[in-house]
Amino acid sequence: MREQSLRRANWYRHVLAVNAPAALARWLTSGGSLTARLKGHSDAFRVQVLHQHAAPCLADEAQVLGFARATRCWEREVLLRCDNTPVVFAHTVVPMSADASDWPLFSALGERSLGTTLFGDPMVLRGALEYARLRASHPLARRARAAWTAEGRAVPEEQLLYARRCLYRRRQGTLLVTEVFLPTVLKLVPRTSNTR
Ligand SMILES: C=C(O[C@@H]1C=C(C(=O)O)C=C[C@H]1O)C(=O)O
Repeated sequence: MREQSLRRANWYRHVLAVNAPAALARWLTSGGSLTARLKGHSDAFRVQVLHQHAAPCLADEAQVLGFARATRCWEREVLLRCDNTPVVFAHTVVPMSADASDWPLFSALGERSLGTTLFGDPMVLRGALEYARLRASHPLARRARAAWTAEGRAVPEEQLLYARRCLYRRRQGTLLVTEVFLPTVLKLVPRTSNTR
């Protein structure tokens, strides 16, 4: 039972529950598309696709997706980069039961941002944001660290990582996006020229 709990996070509807530093809480609670906000804080924004493949959803995603246990889904993981610095590790899962008409652009996204297909589509319903502080043992903390370390950046285990997640619906489909904010996001400065 203890092993299982180490792989889960406590997810809260109120950002105050995760006690994040104020500057990070502002990123966690930012409305609208994260892509658009990051573009407003960089001269060059990029979505680096780490992988997009079939994989079991995480233990603490199953219930949100309506499953009794971890179930195979389409999984997409990316690093969002501002001026080539990774600032967000994003993990998205879509149940295999979804058909192409639910998320018509998801499978062929490539390095286009998922956000550009979600925001602006009147058929997409966005759920409430939830927030968590991830233990080092949480699978998404491990993966975010691994992607970040691959950059040659040493990431101390005690570095707390904060995340948010949001459930999107379109037609009969659901899509769960989780964004893990790397500490580098705190170094971003708004660009007055291209702030959207
Ligand atoms: C949901 C958004 O899309 C972003 C882009 C993602 C991707 O391309 O996989 C995943 C999560 C988001 O950070 C957004 O921009 O708000």
